[in-house]
Amino acid sequence: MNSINPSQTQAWQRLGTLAEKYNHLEIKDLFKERERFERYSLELEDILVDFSKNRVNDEILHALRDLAEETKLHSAIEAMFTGKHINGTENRAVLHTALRNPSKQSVYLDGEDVMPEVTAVLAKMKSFADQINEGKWLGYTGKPIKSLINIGIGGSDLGPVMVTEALKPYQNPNLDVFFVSNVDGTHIAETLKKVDPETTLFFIASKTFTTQETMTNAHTARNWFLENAKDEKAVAKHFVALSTNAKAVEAFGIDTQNMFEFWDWVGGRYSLWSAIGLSIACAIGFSNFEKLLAGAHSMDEHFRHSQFNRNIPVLLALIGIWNTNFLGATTEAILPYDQYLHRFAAYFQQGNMESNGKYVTRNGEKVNYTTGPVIWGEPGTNGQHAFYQLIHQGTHLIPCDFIAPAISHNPIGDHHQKLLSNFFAQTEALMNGKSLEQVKAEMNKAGKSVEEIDKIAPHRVFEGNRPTNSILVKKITPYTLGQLIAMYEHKIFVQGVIWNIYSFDQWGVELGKVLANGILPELAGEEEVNSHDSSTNGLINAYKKMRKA
Ligand SMILES: O=P(O)(O)OC[C@H]1O[C@H](O)[C@@H](O)[C@@H](O)[C@@H]1O
Repeated sequence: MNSINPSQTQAWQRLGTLAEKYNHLEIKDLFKERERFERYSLELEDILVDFSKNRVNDEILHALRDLAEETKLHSAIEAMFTGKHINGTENRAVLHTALRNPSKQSVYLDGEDVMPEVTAVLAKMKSFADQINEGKWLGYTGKPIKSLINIGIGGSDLGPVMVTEALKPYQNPNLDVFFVSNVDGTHIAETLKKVDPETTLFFIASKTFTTQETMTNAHTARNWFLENAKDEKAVAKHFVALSTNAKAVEAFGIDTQNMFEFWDWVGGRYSLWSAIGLSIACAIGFSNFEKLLAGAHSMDEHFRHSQFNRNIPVLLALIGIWNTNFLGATTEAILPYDQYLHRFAAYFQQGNMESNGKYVTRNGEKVNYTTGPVIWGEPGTNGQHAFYQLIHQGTHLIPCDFIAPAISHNPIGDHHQKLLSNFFAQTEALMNGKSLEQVKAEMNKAGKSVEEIDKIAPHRVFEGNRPTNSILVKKITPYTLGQLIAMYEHKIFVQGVIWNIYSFDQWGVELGKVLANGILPELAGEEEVNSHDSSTNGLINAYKKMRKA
């Protein structure tokens, strides 16, 4: 991919000028144009994305699209879909889109079609998931599997957790699904209390099969299992590996027959579509997993072929860049009004922050503009009673994505209408705010004294003009969830292209891994440690004293 400094483009200069010119732009005033909602919202099948409540007008959107052109977004999209090595620091292609390519049309990587391998692993996953679901895969005492435990971390955990939680209504009721990620022994200990070794299947999910946390948990699980089964041969019926590293899988003692492979061109945080998704496929059944893939594919097609002014991920990315680089936002909230999506923000915290949390350009220089925002969020309405105060009246500008399904999986009484009334009310309130005059009039009507009005009214004023996107989905199904995930993936990709950074490596995570491995041996024994700064030495030595008690 080319290295183009976005801040040197004409469009960037123009956007800077527009930011000054429209310094006082009020979103609510933009709605004087009656067609704004129609013009500033897009639909793809059962998903409606309304981006009209942003501080943007046609001139700004035009300049943002020019920025995409000047930074060669078109050719970057094609480079990704056609297997070019766009992950420059690891010299790898980025082809998660090939994992969800139902037409099986060839996708070439260095002259070789990857689709036959993709199709073969999918067939193996199907056969395995079917056996689990039909109760035909039997444990070492001949009983069908009842509990699935995925052991993985980061991209080998967050995707499977998020999707199985989001698609709980589709889950096989005869199966319990657990996820163990933390190296804290509590995580695996508490999980193992809930399961029976005779009916438990472990997925050891790790792209590299070397990650400390996952390997430690996997060994503990294996020991626990063997204490009960007392037969090494039984391991084959209870442990499968999801990995790119066949040698390490074999060394761990998992038969490569029980290994589900993926490839270095699948980034960890983009891997739920690959063999890493086997726990999902088992939990919700393979045909639902296929629908998830099909939904993602529909978004891939939309993204690859739609013009930028009708392209959902491109527009979300461009508006994000406007908010970040021209309005000064440093964070974005993802707020799903759906309890099943309670891990959605956490999932895209990794997706976004590990991808675009970079300050070095593709040229190896330090950027002179802001890159990836801090991503966070919780489901509505819980968030409303926790942190929305700051979104409404704090000093930070926090652009928010509100996501809600029109149809609930649990239509009990008027719960869903109440939930959605909050969803609609929040974006309206964030836009409109409440002026001092309005507050005073209200208080006056309520019979408050002039004194009280003067004292309290300023605290009840909302500036408003807070930007939001609303994403309304007919229903959260495997298909629409696939679309939503791919939509955010491509938004992240577009922003990485424009920010001129490498979105598919994660060197920042590597440092911590190395440092922890260095300290581990020093924690053994009673000897005082002196090899670090006085704070680190002091902490380690205090820990050694404390643990004696
Ligand atoms: O699947 P693995 O190899 O165990 O890696 C797990 C995680 O490790 C690191 O934190 C990063 O590299 C993540 O991107 C990755 O998802």
